[in-house]
Amino acid sequence: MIQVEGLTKVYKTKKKTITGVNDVSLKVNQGEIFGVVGYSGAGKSSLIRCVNLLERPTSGTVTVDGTEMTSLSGEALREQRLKIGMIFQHFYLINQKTVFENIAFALRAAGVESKDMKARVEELLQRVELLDKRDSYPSQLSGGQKQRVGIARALANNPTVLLCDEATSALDPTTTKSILALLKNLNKELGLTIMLITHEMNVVKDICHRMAIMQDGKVVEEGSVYDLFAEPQNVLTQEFISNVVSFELPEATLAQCSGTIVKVVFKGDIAGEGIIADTLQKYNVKGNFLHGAIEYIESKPLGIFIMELSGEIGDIHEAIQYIQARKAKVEVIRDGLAASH
Ligand SMILES: Nc1ncnc2c1ncn2[C@@H]1O[C@H](COP(=O)(O)OP(=O)(O)OP(=O)(O)O)[C@@H](O)[C@H]1O
Repeated sequence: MIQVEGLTKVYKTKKKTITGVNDVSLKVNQGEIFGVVGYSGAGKSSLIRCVNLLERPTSGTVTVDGTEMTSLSGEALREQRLKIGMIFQHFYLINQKTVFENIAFALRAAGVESKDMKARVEELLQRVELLDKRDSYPSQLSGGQKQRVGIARALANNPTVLLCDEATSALDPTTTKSILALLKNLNKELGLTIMLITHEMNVVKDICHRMAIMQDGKVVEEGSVYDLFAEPQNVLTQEFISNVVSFELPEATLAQCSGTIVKVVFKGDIAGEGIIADTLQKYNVKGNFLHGAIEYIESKPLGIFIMELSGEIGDIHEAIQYIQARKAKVEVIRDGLAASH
């Protein structure tokens, strides 16, 4: 579990003072995958580096698994930090050492004895499915394979928490998927708590349980990934989500529609129900699907549809109310241009 309270990180350079993180409080629960999203300069790296005190916060506290990291220094901090694994966008492997030696290096630092080394390295390589590359050098590996070595190394000391600093940003979409699947697996099998930072909403959508959106050093919105995808409140959250789930209608399509245009969001189990067909028939309203999809977030369906509703205006309003009463969200994007057809 990671608890951040009132964390501020100020950088002072000769020319100016920059507040990288500005009074952030958040909690990552035990066994959760938590994503922090934001544009470049939002303060994501500063925040995650403050969690294991790679950067010392200017003020505020960080507590990991009950230990207040910010109260530690020297040997006590070093020891506590070993319980927190970290992986990076650019992997940071030692190029002169083989895969085996890169991992053995981390194990040695964690106090593993020579006699146990081979078995332990091989166990870690097995976990990241890279046993066949044990004698290769980093230059002989693909980006995804390098990140697998990074993950094996991060797991060397059996951490309870894994921090991921843009871990898939240098990888192509297919390799990204396979690394995300590996992280999800480690979360499930080892109960590993994972905090990741990314500028890619797809990463969050694929594996995170909860997320926070950062802007100018602050958290502007936080919640379950499902709820934020269903009903984002903050403009920035809406913008990030529209990069992944976008239902913008072409002007030409809009120009051809004279009915009431609505966006309907169905959450959870009701997403699959035939509510729309049922409603349209009941109120004698004609419905025309213009755009939409059912997304699955954490295996839960989230249906988002853009529709044109035509008919008597009173019937349309009643149909909308009927759909809303069944726990779907209906937003009128544009009122009908004519009362009826
Ligand atoms: N060591 C540093 N010295 C001075 N300013 C810094 C330092 N590190 C970060 N900053 C500044 O703090 C702010 C937040 O940067 P940070 O790297 O945490 O953001 P980010 O969201 O991770 O962005 P990116 O994805 O580009 O790394 C930025 O204005 C940045 O210039």
